[in-house]
Amino acid sequence: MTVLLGCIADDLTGASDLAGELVARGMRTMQVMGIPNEALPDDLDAVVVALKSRTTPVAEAVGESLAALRWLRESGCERIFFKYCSTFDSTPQGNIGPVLEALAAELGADFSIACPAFPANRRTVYQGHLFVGDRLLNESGMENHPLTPMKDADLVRVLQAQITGKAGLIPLGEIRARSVAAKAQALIAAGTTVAIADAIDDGDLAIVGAYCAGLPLTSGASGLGVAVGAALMGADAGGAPAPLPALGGRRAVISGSCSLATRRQVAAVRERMPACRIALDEGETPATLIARARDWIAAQAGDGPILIYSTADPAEVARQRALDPNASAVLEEVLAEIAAHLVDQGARALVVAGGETSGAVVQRLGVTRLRIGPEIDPGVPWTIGGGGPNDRLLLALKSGNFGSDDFMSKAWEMLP
Ligand SMILES: Nc1ncnc2c1ncn2[C@@H]1O[C@H](COP(=O)(O)OP(=O)(O)O)[C@@H](O)[C@H]1O
Ligand SMILES: O=C(O)[C@@H](O)C(=O)COP(=O)(O)O
Repeated sequence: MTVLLGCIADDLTGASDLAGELVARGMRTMQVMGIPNEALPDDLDAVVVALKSRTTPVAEAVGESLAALRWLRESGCERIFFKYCSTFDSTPQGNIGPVLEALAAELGADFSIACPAFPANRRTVYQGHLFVGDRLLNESGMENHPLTPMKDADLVRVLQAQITGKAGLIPLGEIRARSVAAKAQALIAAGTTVAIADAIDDGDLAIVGAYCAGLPLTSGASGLGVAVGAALMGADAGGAPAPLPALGGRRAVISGSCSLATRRQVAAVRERMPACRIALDEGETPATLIARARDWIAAQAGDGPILIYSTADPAEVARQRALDPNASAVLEEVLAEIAAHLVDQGARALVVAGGETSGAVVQRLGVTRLRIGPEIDPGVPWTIGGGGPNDRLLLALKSGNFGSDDFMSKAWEMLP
């Protein structure tokens, strides 16, 4: 079997973002959680392996990514795309740089392109600097991220600090002059191993993607992933989003993202949807929080949707982390446990906000693969979760900073 594009995503919402974008452009794509036990269908154009490796220790992230790479190659994938966040979420230790270098070494790839631009969500790269809308990355709210605060928008500098090789830049002028290959050759001659590519619109990404389609390894956000996919597919794209089944049951939003877009979305529904706030206040333990949430859920009449959230502003996040330095990991586990309880009680459709939060929830639910349905907003499809004990769940796994302000009510309007 030959699969055109094998993708490794460093978090779950990033994986469904990429898978959704590939499907929206006609590529027959399946998303799997880690390395699956079962064989793949033989009619796929792309496979996306979702890991939870964005913030794990470097050695763990590298090991899991290499295992995913080996499985993708055994499964017949010809080109590899490493998907990370369009806001380049990482720490000075990684994990983007070390994972990229490990994948490159395994593939024998001496040079690769890295570009987190995703114009549909207003992530653009110019002179190697990442913008979120009209703000530089380090003034976009991402400087306050609980796990990966991004305090520098200069991606060549950020990447250089994470790799042992040499980072370089393919500036916009070279891309628009269609001299990507020549510039890449010059960079390679100067010892560059990874080049950040500028890109402001999808046309720029298409030019970069056409070049990358000839390389064993490329990395970036879903904008470039789709561009590489399109270059590999040519005109053959004939896939379509999976239709959503009518599953009934309770509907719930679980929100653990503290990103600006999610905070706006939670604020928009908090007064209109029954809402339960989860906070690690003094004296609270995971057990007390879960017990209170269960009681609250039991008291809610009808099928919802209901909202359960730990989403908070930076001051509140800092307060909870002062009480418990492990607050973020604890809250992921608490929300995952509440999600499992909801499903036990008959919930069949969940919107989950936050990449790490989604990873924790999906792991806890035992979902092993996702079929990709229609897109709610750019980068956020409805999906049909399967495998494990909870076969057939509707899941919308929302990246923290994606989605319009009315996302949390709009998502439900798409369900049959
Ligand atoms: N009130 C809070 N205080 C501290 N950490 C929190 C709080 N609420 C959520 N978190 C943590 O913040 C992190 C948010 O990351 P994530 O779920 O990936 O969201 P995003 O997609 O916005 O990055 C998670 O680890 C989550 O548990
Ligand atoms: O590329 C993106 O921005 C997303 O796909 C993504 O990876 C976001 O991650 P979270 O904000 O942690 O959900």
